[in-house]
Amino acid sequence: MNTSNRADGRTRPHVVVVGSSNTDMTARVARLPGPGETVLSERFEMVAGGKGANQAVAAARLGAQVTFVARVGADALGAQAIAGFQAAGIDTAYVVQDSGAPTGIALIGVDAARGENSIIVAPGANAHLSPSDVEAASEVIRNADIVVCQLETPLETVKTALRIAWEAGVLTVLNPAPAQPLPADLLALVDILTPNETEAVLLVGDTDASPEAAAQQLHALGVSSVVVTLGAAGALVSNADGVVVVAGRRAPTVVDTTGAGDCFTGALSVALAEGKDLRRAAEFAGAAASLSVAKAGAQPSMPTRADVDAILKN
Ligand SMILES: Nc1ncnc2c1ncn2[C@@H]1O[C@H](COP(=O)(O)OP(=O)(O)OP(=O)(O)O)[C@@H](O)[C@H]1O
Repeated sequence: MNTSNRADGRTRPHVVVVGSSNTDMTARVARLPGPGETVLSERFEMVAGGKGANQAVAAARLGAQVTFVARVGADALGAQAIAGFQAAGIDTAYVVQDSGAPTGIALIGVDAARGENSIIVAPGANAHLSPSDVEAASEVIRNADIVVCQLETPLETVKTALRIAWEAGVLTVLNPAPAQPLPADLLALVDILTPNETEAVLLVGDTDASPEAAAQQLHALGVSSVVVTLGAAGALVSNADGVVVVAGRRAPTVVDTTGAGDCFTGALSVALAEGKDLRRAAEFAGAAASLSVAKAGAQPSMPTRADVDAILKN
C-alpha cells in the first residue's frame, strides 16, 4: 500500500479517481420553459460538479491522498475547476486541459415551486478522456490503494483504468452512474460496485428485481461486493460475508441531496483503502453522505473527516 503517515497517526490512503468534471449551471425559475419559450430566472448559481470530480473532492476532504485523472477544456471553466481541485489538495498532474473541446457543463433548470428540474449535459472534454490518458497515469494507478470510476466518460477509458488496477491487484470501485447496462467483461474487473436502486435493476435488466436480488445477479456476473444505496434508508451491503442493510443516518436537515451518491462512493473508497471491512466502510460512507445532504451543491457539501468522525462517535 502506498500510504503515508499523518500527524494524527492514521495512515493516509492513496485514492485514484478516473472520471468526469463538469460545471453545473443552475437557474431557478418560477416555471420551466416550454419549447420556444423564454423565462427569467430569479437565481443563478455556478458550482463545480461531475461525478468524478465530486468523488475526488469527497475523498480528499475525508483525508485521502487523491490523484484525479480527467479532462477539462482549455477555457476559463477548466482553469477554475483545476484551481478548485488544487485547493482541495488533489493531485492534478493527470487532469488534461483539452484545447479541442470545452469543459463539460450541466445546464440545470429548477422549477422553484415544484422542485422539479430539467437538465442538459454537454460532456465536452469528458468525452475525450481516452484510454491513453489513463495509460499515462498507469504507474500511479498500479501504486494506488484503490481506483474509483463512474460512467460519465467513455466506457473504453473506464475499462482501461479498471484493467490496469485489476492486473496490479489494486482494489477497483465502479459507481455505475448514469444508469446503463454494462458489458460482462467490464463488470468482471470490478471489486466493489456502488449502484443506487435504479442503476442496480438496470444493470441486471430486471426492473422488478429487489436490491438484494439484483446484488445476487451481479455477484453471478463476477462482482464480489455490491453496495446498493437506498437514499435516506441507507445501503444494502452484499458480499461473501452475507447481506446486510446498513441503516441510513438521520441527516441534520435535508437541504440538497445532489451529490449524496458521489459522497457515499468517495467515502466508501477512503474507508476501504484504510482497511475497513465493507460493512464498516458503508457505515462510514452513510455518515458522510448524511452530512452532505445538509448543505447545498455537490462539491461544496462534501464533509471533512473531523465532521464525519464527530458523528460516528455519537
Ligand atoms: N435524505 C437523506 N438523509 C440521510 N442520508 C441520505 C439521504 N439521502 C441520501 N442519503 C445518503 O446518501 C446515500 C446515497 O443516496 P442515494 O441512494 O439517493 O444515491 P443517488 O441516487 O446516487 O444520489 P444522488 O443522485 O442524489 O447523488 C445513501 O445511501 C445515504 O447514505
